[in-house]
Amino acid sequence: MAEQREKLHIVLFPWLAFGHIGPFFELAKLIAQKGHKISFISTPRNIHRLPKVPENLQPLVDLIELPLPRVDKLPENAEATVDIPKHIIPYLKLAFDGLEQPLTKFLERCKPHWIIYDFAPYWLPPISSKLGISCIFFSIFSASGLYLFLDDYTRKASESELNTWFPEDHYEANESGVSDVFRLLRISNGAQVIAIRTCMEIEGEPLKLCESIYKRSMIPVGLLTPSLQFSEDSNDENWNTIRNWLDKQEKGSVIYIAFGSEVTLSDENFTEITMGIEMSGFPFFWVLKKQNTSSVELQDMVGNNSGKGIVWRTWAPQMRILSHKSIGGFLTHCGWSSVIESLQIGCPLVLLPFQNEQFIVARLMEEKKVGFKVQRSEDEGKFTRDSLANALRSVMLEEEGKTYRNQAEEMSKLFGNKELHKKYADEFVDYMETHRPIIKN
Ligand SMILES: C[C@@H]1O[C@H](OP(=O)(O)OP(=O)(O)OC[C@H]2O[C@@H](n3ccc(=O)[nH]c3=O)[C@H](O)[C@@H]2O)[C@H](O)[C@H](O)[C@H]1O
Repeated sequence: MAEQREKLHIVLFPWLAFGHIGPFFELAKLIAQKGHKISFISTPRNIHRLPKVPENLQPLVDLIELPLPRVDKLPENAEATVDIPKHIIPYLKLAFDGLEQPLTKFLERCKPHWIIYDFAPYWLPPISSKLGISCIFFSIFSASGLYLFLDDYTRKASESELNTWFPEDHYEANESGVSDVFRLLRISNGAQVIAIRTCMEIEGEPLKLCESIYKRSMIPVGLLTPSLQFSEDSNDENWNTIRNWLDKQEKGSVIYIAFGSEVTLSDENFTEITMGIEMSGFPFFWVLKKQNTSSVELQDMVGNNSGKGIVWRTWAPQMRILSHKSIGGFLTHCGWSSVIESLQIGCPLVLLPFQNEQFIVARLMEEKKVGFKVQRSEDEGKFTRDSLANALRSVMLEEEGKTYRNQAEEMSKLFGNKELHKKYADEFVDYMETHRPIIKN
């Protein structure tokens, strides 16, 4: 009989963003399902925003709260990118770096076998190696995004589009004291391997490119088919309100509009999107949290539509909404989690990337014909109400949208293949079991 090896103790330490905390939490549950002990570390408010740990996993999953140090310019109670405007994010990174001491004390005390960390804590690899703890960098980005981020930096890309993909603040040391590229290079060099939220069937080639540019083994962990990811998703009062409105709409008639937890629209983009939705004439459900919407256009749009659209101003249960039969398309910023969630249920995409690796995800989705990209001007990279309305019609209208709907349906067999993605996660856990460090007592 195979000897029963001692179960592992694994620490997970995500960056302070919902696009990261969600996938890390999903990975933690998959690891715990194999009987290993998990310490999931974040700040108090983020821990409280996680959904309940399933009953059967609670004995194995410890949610560890490390209070976020105070930093000037970081508002009280701000503990994730969703809580602040984009220009304050460097101060959140500065506060995050202040977790070095308390985290070190925790690691000295509990001596885990592994720590799975994110792109931000550049100071963590030397601490872990001193303590004999093995490190894994878990990239919640797609392999395409992870590859091009470094390739663009090393190649100083000439194409105009690339230069807007990763604005200078990713390369220049910002108010956090170090650039994102510096963080990423330190993190990946300090990791034994790099785990990526993808699979060979979707990104076989980009995974090989990542191995060459990062000079590390890449382990795809699958897409981590998320369940409800955040406590807010279980707010039944909100969901009942939303579902009552969706139930009144025709099947496949509503465009769901959401730009993740970080994008704040410029006044110009906000107006063009508002007018583009109006011109398209489709019923819409628009999640609009970080926006000053005193503008007349929005009031008019919602008013004129006489209930044809909902502008939702707080956290929306995205997974539940996307699964509703009245949703016919998703106008998205192309955040990797949002794209995965949409294609798991076969919902076609209207692609409107704004920053970072979203442009790369948009290109990947265009190649797979599961979505139509909103055209932007060659010179300034701007879109208009006309190009937005045209993109909405290309996906939502019966004839024009047929290809995207059929392809998205086809892709859902891969994106939503729970057995396939669980196999990837199981193989990742097997790697950690067979490559465990010898713990020095
Ligand atoms: C580093 C950065 O992480 C970002 O994450 P962001 O939160 O913007 O987007 P998603 O990855 O879709 O993640 C957003 C997640 O939040 C959920 N959600 C969000 C708002 C809401 O009201 N309700 C919800 O359920 C949504 O379902 C998804 O799971 C982007 O990737 C960006 O490209 C990347 O560089």
